[in-house]
Amino acid sequence: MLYPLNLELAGRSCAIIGGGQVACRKAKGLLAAGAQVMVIAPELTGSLQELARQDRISWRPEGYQRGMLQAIKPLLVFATADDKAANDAAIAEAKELGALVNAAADPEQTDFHVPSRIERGDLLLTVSTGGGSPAFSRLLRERLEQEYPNGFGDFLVRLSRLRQTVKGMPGGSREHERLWRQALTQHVIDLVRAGQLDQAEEEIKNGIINAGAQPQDGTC
Ligand SMILES: C[C@@]1(CC(=O)O)C2=NC(=C\c3[nH]c(c(CCC(=O)O)c3CC(=O)O)Cc3[nH]c(c(CC(=O)O)c3CCC(=O)O)/C=C3\N/C(=C\2)[C@@H](CCC(=O)O)[C@]3(C)CC(=O)O)/[C@H]1CCC(=O)O
Ligand SMILES: NC(=O)c1ccc[n+]([C@@H]2O[C@H](COP(=O)([O-])OP(=O)(O)OC[C@H]3O[C@@H](n4cnc5c(N)ncnc54)[C@H](O)[C@@H]3O)[C@@H](O)[C@H]2O)c1
Repeated sequence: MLYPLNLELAGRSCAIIGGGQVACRKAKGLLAAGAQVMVIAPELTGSLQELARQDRISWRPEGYQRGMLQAIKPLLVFATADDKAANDAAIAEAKELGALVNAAADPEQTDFHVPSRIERGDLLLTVSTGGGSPAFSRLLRERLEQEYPNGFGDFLVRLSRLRQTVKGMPGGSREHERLWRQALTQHVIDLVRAGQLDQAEEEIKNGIINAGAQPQDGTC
């Protein structure tokens, strides 16, 4: 089984070998996460050219050669060239440098898969099929986009604020866990989906009051 994690990439160096469709998709995801992106490829797609022109990505306009990754010190390396020898050589150097490798066309050598994703503010929903069917990941993502509209991001802001209030209430984390489990019902999801954020927040506040904060007794 794959181990899921949501990586903080702001300011971190990432390298992409190849400048085609796959590289473009990966570059856009990395930029959205604030990473510093270096693309090594003799040619770029139109949208990657535009990103390079705007200085949003760095571009080394050559085929990959051993030693090119050393100077970049990447945390992640994406091997997306349509040249297996170039991908293999870049993967070998990346692994020597301790970087994690995504090899879109080579499941044997890949260290991690990129999932389909939906962002609603800080709410991040991801879908992975373990490489079994990326098209199905996309299909599920499209369904989730309908089921979780933008209101969920706005609602999360309210929830985070409420959470700070609850943290200041009597009782420790176990008591707060009990309050949240009682107050956050499936019905809240339906209200948010229907755009009724005020009602959803009210329902949670009532739930917290009804659950009643109790002092922690120190047992585990
Ligand atoms: C989720 C998404 C994220 C992203 O790339 O950002 C992503 N692929 C997406 C779309 C997509 N990719 C492909 C199709 C055509 C239909 C099809 O083949 O199914 C479609 C659908 C479309 O575009 O319509 C072709 C394809 N993809 C891979 C191979 C190689 C192979 O299978 O051997 C081939 C065959 C190439 C060939 O035949 O030449 C491999 C991978 N693609 C992955 C991720 C990883 C596993 C994800 C998972 O576990 O599900 C993995 C293992 C590696 C990786 O890239 O990390 C993004 C959805 C974005 C969205 O939400 O719209
Ligand atoms: N299109 C997809 O969804 C998809 C998904 C997963 C895997 N793949 C596989 O991944 C590879 C890339 O797919 P694509 O659609 O992005 O291809 P593409 O043809 O759009 O792009 C290939 C890129 O590799 C670059 N390249 C060629 N030789 C190079 C070298 N020596 N060093 C660095 N860059 C080099 C080219 O200049 C080009 O920018 C293919 O092998 C494809 O079968 C494709």
